Amino acid sequence: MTYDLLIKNGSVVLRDEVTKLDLAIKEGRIVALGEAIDGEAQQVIDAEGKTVFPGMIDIHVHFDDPGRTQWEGFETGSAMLAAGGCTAFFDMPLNGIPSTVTKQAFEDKVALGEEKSCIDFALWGGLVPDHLDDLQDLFDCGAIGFKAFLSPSGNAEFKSVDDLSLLAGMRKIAELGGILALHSESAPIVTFLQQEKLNQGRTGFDDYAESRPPLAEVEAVSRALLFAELTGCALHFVHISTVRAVQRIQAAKKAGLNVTLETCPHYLLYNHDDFKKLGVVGKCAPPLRSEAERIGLTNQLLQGQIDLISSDHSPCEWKDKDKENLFEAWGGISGGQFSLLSAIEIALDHEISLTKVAEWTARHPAERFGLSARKGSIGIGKDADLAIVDLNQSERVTRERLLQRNAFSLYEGRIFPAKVLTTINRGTVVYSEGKINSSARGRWISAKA
Ligand SMILES: NC(=O)NC(NC(N)=O)C(=O)[O-]
Ligand SMILES: [Zn+2]
Ligand SMILES: [Zn+2]
Repeated sequence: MTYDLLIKNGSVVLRDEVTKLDLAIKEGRIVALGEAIDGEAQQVIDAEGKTVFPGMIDIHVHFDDPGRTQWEGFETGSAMLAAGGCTAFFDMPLNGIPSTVTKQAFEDKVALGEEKSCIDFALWGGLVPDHLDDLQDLFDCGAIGFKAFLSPSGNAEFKSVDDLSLLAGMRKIAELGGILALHSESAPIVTFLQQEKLNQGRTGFDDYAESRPPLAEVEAVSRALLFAELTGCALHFVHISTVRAVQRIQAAKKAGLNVTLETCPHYLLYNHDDFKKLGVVGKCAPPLRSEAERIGLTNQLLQGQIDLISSDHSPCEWKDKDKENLFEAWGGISGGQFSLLSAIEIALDHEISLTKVAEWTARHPAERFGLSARKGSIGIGKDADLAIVDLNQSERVTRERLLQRNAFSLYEGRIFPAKVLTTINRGTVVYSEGKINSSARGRWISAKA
């Protein structure tokens, strides 16, 4: 047989082991996996000494397209992810204009993504108070899940849910058999503490962090879990940042609730002191936490209590970040290019198997969102979505290396202990040696497919 692509001699990250194998690819799929594959191929990549991961599926990014492409957009956003070893992403329903809360907005966004994204993608639909009647349509369109905010989103166009609309939304999503992703910080706690700080004229780094304490996350998570028990709605908690919230979610899972959680690299690699040192590039919600919390969360990840890692890449222009008053600066980390490298750094630091990296970044995301027949792992018949990584080279993050629209990042200056060399989406080389293949096009992934 003549293959389209043959990847030889790489250390391949499988489900339970990392082993030296050749990979043969035809028509976008892996068709053979073995110790020495013979045969013609249109293209051969020698991956001797390199590690082949399943491409990361980043289930949480904000690409702001259409409407705020000065912040990001599908083109730069997907290129940035591809440079980081991602082969698929799920775009959040807010920060673009309009928000993805209607059938029309959803369909328009699918068309834009197919035109501009260089890797595969799925779309979240929004659960907001004035669009409860659109949930059915969004589900029918193929939304990968729904997203709601329990506290103000920082974006006037995307309203947070009050308890009544949350319950009604959960009831409907349970009936549809969908998944609801929640930004879980308590609106009353955050609003109350923020007002206290503003009344005192206190707007610095400590003040911002103190206005969103761990308890705000714990309260919101606890309430949502009780609502899920009441309604039977499946939940996914995004960007969880505290040990106590992980414990509550795990307890609910043990009790039989259909619930998962993610954390993000910034909560695992940075703390509140880094926020003060590095400045407003580290502003996010929930905020970067204490060192004790960071260590605790990392231990929970290593113990298998955190299902997956996402970037929560939420960019903006520098002028939106550049504020003296920390409450006025845009909340969001621009770091989507470095999630896979962050996960690799954590695995190497703690001397655990690289199979764990693949579990956090690819297999669990695919399993949770029903994509594992085609994506999330390396095996015969699967889409050839791959990241070839060199563990013998480091990656120093400089502005010139950033492919996102606005070149500033919390990760600037960091040295990762590995480097992404090549990213392959359904058999097509999308990124190699610092360059994007500008003719590569991703496909929209419908939840219904
Ligand atoms: N409007 C946002 O994009 N917010 C995001 N901002 C963060 N995390 O700081 C988020 O995911 O909540
Ligand atoms: Zn959020
Ligand atoms: Zn987000």
